[in-house]
Amino acid sequence: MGRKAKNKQDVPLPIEIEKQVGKTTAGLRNKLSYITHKNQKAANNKKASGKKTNSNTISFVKAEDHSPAPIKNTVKNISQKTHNQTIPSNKRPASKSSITPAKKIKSQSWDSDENEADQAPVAEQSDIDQNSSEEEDLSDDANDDTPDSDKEQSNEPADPRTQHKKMLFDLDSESESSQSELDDIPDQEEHDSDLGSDQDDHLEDSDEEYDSDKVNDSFSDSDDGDNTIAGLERKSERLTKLQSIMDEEGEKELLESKLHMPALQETEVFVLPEADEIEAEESGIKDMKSIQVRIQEIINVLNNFTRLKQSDRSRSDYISQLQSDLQFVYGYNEYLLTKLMEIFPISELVEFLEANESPRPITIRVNTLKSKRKQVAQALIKRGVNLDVISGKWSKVGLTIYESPVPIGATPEYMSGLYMIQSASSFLPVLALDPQPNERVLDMSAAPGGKSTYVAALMQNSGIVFVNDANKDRTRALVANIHRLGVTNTLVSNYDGREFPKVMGGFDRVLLDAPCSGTGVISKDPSVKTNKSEADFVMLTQLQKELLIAAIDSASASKAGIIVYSTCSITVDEDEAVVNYALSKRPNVKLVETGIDFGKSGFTSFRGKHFDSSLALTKRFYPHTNNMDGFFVAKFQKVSNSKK
Ligand SMILES: C[S@@+](CC[C@H](N)C(=O)[O-])C[C@H]1O[C@@H](n2cnc3c(N)ncnc32)[C@H](O)[C@@H]1O
Repeated sequence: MGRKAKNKQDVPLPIEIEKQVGKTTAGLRNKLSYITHKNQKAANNKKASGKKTNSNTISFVKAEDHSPAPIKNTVKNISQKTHNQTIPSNKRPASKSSITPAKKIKSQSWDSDENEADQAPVAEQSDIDQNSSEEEDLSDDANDDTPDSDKEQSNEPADPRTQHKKMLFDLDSESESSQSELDDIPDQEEHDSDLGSDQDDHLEDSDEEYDSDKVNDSFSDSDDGDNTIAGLERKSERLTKLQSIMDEEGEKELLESKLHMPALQETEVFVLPEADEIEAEESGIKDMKSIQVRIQEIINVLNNFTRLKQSDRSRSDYISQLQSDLQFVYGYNEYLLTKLMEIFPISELVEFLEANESPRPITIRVNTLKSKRKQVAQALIKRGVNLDVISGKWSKVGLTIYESPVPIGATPEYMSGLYMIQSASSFLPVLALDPQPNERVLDMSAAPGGKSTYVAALMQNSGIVFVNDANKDRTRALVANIHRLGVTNTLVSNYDGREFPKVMGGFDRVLLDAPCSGTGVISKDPSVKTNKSEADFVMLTQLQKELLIAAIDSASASKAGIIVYSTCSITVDEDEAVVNYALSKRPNVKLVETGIDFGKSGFTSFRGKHFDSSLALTKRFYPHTNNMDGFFVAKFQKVSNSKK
């Protein structure tokens, strides 16, 4: 697993944070079990003397009444969360926490208010009725869904990177399971009851972890003498009081430990494992948690390379170990992980991988052909749905669904076409396309129709939208959605998009939401991690290039036609490289601004390849920065008919 040597290290690793938290609370936990143990002993003594006792019952019911989160439970949950970080997606529940490089954890974790916006309050009925700013968000804005950068300070959606710190330290949220944890204690005590005085000694020693005169006051040995029901009740009350004191102290200490992480601490420096150690590891059972710790250690070394590297090791030694560990922890094949490592700096890569382990928020698009956002929101809230307007204010028709007691794809509102379940990032190509009423628009690969029906809505069912898809089966879903949403300005076709220019042309706007590898939607389809080979990428990128050329050729030059190319993939091969290819093959188009004022600019160079500088106008969206599916959007305008 890598040996350790003593050294100075200035960056606390998450594992050390866990240790600190654990240390802070260990004494409290021991104290609690010591008290329970004593209480149990008293009850047993009573039992042995033939008198009825209900000390445990009284004591635990009281604890529930006062509802403090038991420290034992808190500790357990912190370590579970940390452990969850180490379990691959297929073996664990969706995790919101992240393996974040030590530096990031340090800078993000101590500022407790930082991500309040991310924990957006869920809209209640009263919010919509009474809150004026909410009123504005849910106002009659149906057809005005273009981003308005002048009005907004920032349209940037919530950054999920700020969310994990709350997960690491939000102890309050753990209180739910407090009673079940309390219920466990008597059993444990029974098992422990054969422990003799050594155990007591150990527990007494552990008191040194915290100073509690109050504890001694409450639990002097003389307490054991009064084992009448009234006496036990009094004791139980004191236990409850004690527990809340410990909670308070624990929380205070936790807070202090968060705020006063030492800048420099004596820790052990990481040493890369030797080849024989790796061999032994490969042939045995790998320990997920140790490998996750090693990932963090390597990232830490890479971030402080000159100071922390071993003299006989190169950067590539660390990187290749890191790659192998990331593949193991997150379950990607080598080919895809290599591709991703080329896109992101190491720390950001881990954020991206971690974001793929949890789902993005469910979002719906209100169908403005039939309703308004405010009405749909109110109807769903009446059904008990917790929702809010899409964060970032860049959409006026989107709602985020936090919780729903009913399947969101089976409500009467859904059935009657008032909304479409649609990922937030899939709104973006349509916003970039910016279709206008009475235009002639082509959606070249349209099924199942999320974007086509949005296009139709923005055109208010006027003009005509040719909705095409090469896959006949998928056009059935497309047709069903068109009917459900009350779209009446579409014509469905079933061509290979590459043939479309031979069928017809002269479109005002063409949308090519291309078939792709899906590397932006891994949280929805984790099979992408392993089922894409180099051959798939070669085949896909060829198809994408041909489709984009056909899309460009289908647009009208005389009307300065617009072409939007989008994918739900973040690989440069499928995005910038395809766009750059089209620019080189079709000088009659130029890239223009997408009109979306968040997301990252596309690459203008990548691994030694230089793209046209206008690629900076394209946009990339990532799950870890935008809390939406990964997406790429490029917007072209046709400037002449000449293909040369
Ligand atoms: C990313 S999906 C489109 C999603 C759709 N735009 C939406 O928003 O619901 C890509 C689509 O491309 C279609 N497709 C694949 N090859 C095609 C081709 N040669 N011509 C046209 N469509 C194709 C697939 O059947 C698939 O439905």
